[in-house]
Amino acid sequence: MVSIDVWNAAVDFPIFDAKSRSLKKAVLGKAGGKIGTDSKVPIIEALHDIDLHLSHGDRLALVGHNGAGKSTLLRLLAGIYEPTRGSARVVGKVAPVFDLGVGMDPEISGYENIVIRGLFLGMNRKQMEKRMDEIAEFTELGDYLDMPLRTYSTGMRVRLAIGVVTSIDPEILVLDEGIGAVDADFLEKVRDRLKELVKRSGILIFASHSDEFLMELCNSAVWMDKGGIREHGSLRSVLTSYKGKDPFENLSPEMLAQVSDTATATIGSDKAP
Ligand SMILES: Nc1ncnc2c1ncn2[C@@H]1O[C@H](COP(=O)(O)OP(=O)(O)OP(=O)(O)O)[C@@H](O)[C@H]1O
Repeated sequence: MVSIDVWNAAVDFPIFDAKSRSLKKAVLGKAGGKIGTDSKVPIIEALHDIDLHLSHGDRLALVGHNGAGKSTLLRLLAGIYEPTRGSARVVGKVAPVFDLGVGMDPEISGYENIVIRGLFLGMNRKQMEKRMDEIAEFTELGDYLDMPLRTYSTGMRVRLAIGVVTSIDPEILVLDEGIGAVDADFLEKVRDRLKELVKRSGILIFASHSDEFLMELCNSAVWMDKGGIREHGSLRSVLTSYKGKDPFENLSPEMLAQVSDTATATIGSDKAP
């Protein structure tokens, strides 16, 4: 059974090359995290006091302003970063989708890239070969799939990457923002596939600035602020606090029916203090 447990965790980044006073000042002025100044090397405290427990069926949204710590928390929950203090335990195979282009090779064909990208996401060659026709159909890239990736336009690359990412069977799916950045025509197709992908996932953690995507895919949320958890609860209640208004209020009845019931449930679970 998949699970993620984080106990009182912090993640620090020492900035070894911030030697000059002006650079330190610049770091101090701009970063969203808290900067420790007592040691010679400035330290950005990107995360502090993180306590989070996720299990099968959890679909967690991460919201917060730029620099609040969402990406760092995603990496901590994916087991990519070790906590500097506190502890974390991730049980299950993680499919991290931080950058759609990662693992793509411009010199090999679209077909070959489908396999390589799949391997990156924890699948094996056989599993990817089985999915090949279905992915090819979804991307609508036709004969281009035999051509090297460097001959593709940016949009064509995104189609290919999304086709692969949404074809996998992830135990723990960790999604960062970019997946929503496709053209409008293609978006509808992506939406349906994303929903199916999330249904097949054990746990989803999704950092996004798009309410619409979050409402479709998530049932609970964490609001990150200055490296800490400001609020954790149902998606609706957290988005309402974060935005200052209820984003579900003006949804059409059809849309409301589409979003998961749990997204609108009141806080009360022991997981959402
Ligand atoms: N590799 C790193 N080295 C140094 N500082 C970092 C590093 N990664 C993140 N930080 C700092 O940690 C803090 C949190 O950054 P993070 O990228 O997690 O924020 P975010 O909420 O994802 O922001 P955004 O919405 O802009 O992507 C910021 O102050 C950032 O400058």
